[in-house]
Amino acid sequence: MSPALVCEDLVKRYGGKTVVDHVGFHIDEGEAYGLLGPNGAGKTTTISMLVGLLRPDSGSVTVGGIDVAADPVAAKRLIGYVPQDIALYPELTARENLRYFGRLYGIPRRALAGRIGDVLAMVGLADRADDRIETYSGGMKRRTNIAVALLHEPRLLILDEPTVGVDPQSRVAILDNVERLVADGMSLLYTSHYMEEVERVCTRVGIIDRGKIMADGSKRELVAELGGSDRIELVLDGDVATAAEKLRAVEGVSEAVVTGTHSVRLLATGGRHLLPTLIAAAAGTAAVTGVEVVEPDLEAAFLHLTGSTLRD
Ligand SMILES: Nc1ncnc2c1ncn2[C@@H]1O[C@H](COP(=O)(O)OP(=O)(O)OP(=O)(O)O)[C@@H](O)[C@H]1O
Repeated sequence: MSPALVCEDLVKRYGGKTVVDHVGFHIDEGEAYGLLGPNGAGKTTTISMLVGLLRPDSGSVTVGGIDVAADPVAAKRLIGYVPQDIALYPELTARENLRYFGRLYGIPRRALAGRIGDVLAMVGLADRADDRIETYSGGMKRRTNIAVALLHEPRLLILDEPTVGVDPQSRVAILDNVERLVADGMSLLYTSHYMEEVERVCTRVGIIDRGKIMADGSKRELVAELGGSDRIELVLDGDVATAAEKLRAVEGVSEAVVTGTHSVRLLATGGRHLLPTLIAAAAGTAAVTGVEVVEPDLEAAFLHLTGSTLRD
């Protein structure tokens, strides 16, 4: 079977600025792929080209073997796309919205009622289906948007930062829904700047920064590239920027970035054994008042690859 998605050498420039810079990756049938990168990394622009909403300056996209540029209608039939912005009629109920979009998709009236029931159940909104959207929380609206995207039974679901701006309860529900869909065989492209979401939902991850895919692989593969470094989070009192420079000079430390007014993130080999040296290096500039040594994770992989933090 053709892969769910293949994109190659995608480039998009605005003015003189290249915001998507030779991006390429593939998603196998039934695979959950995450694009992890900070705000402004180029995730939405990439997705817009994948779903045929934006023409790339160069590069190609196929969905289920269909070239998106050559046959956009056939390609779009295979894609369920949930944009960042809510696209629903607030004065209609969820069921009425679904009926409206179902008719737009050309789903026959007789099949549609059953299909609406199915997608409402998939996103856990069956009991609120006849309430108006304007009475919904942000998270419930997002789940309704996901239901709309599932109506025509796509093979590939594309979610662009689906948990941004939603309440914690809905965030959990959205992640549960997505996990269930993937378990049932849906192919998934999931973008986020939340490492823990991508880590939970996706089996393979592309790390994107400044328009470029810096690395692509399973979490284990990405973390292996760190060569045994730990992530060390320090809480500091004093001149944090100067302290970060001094800490970067310590042997065993490969990265040091300021993550807040009192915090610095390090990548270092040696873990806990290095702590007395770190405290001594910062002394005189800043006092170390808190320490956390974290197992290598995607946050550390991101820092290793880009020299910056995910939430920049
Ligand atoms: N129409 C446009 N004209 C000019 N610049 C744009 C346009 N669309 C996006 N950009 C720029 O391209 C870069 C990538 O934006 P994009 O929205 O793709 O990033 P993102 O990773 O999805 O981040 P976010 O999650 O904040 O949307 C940003 O610097 C943005 O300002």
